Amino acid sequence: MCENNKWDASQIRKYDMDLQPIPRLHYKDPKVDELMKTNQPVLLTESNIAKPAVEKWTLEYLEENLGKCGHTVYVSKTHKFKYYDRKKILSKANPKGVEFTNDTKSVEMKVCDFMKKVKNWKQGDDRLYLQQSLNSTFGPAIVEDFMGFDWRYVTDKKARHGWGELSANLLFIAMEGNCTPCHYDEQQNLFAQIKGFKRCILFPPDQFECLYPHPVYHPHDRQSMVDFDNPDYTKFPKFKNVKGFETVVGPGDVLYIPIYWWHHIESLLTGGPTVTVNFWYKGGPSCLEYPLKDHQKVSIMRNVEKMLLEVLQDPKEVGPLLRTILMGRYV
Ligand SMILES: CC1(C)c2ccccc2-c2ccc(C[C@@H](CC(=O)O)C(=O)C(=O)O)cc21
Ligand SMILES: [Zn+2]
Repeated sequence: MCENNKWDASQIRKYDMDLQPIPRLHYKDPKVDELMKTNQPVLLTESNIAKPAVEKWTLEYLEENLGKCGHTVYVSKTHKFKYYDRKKILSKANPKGVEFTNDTKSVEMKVCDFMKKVKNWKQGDDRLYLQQSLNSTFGPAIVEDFMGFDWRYVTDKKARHGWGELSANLLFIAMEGNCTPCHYDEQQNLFAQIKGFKRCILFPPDQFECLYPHPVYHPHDRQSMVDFDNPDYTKFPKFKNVKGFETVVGPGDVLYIPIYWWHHIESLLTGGPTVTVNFWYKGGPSCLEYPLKDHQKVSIMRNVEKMLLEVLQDPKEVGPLLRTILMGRYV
């Protein structure tokens, strides 16, 4: 998997799973549309999607131009940054407000403080991950670079493949070795790598049974319960059969992460901080054509879970009720 020897296998974390390479195609290759049309991942090379950023966004430039306002920085005691939706604590689906542990905190931090901590980081220190939506509160230089993205290309893909509207462009600055554990988003994603290298592991929506997502009412909704660094094959036996795809994205590469596809993304263990800009598009209007697509089944399962939690109120009643429906009748 080593492309143009800009990184080597020693920078990649080792997991025990069957992974095939994600196709790398020139961004103008017509095969790109064949893959996007069927919700298949593809890595686009040589694109100008975020060209001004690839050319100019060094950490110094970003510190200079991201303005003096506070930025959202996530803090973790480990290399893993597992998303945690605080709104789920006291939601209708979790009326008892069952508390959950959360090892990723978020703080407001000035860019200069963030950069200083990144530079002086040593083993044992908390890790940081800056996430910031690219809106106009940035300095004029960033806005100008942003306007220089290849909007014609991404807008053409959005229209051609029936994606919903662009919901966010987020900027991510990670420390080397940071890892975003396996999860899926309900959005189409053009993941533009700006600085540094990230290893991306993707699984199709049909691997749902092997990846054991947290219950929908849990703050870790949409995230796999399996710890890739130390999988519990007793609790998650089907994880042994998981089959995925992987690639390493470098500056100028854009990875299409299809809606509902699981992805685990890690900044290489060495090589310094990484910078990424993503383009999240809402899913388009999906009419129910038969046979249903795998991601549509995931969406249906989510709706069943939400409805049952809403009416049963107690998460502990969901299992017994579903079992009563299934046993001896559907299984
Ligand atoms: C880890 C972090 C900062 C975080 C903390 C708390 C809440 C949300 C998030 C969040 C969401 C998206 C990303 C980018 C990317 C993963 C990657 O590149 O690391 C990804 O998953 C995507 O583009 O869909 C990263 C994060
Ligand atoms: Zn994601």
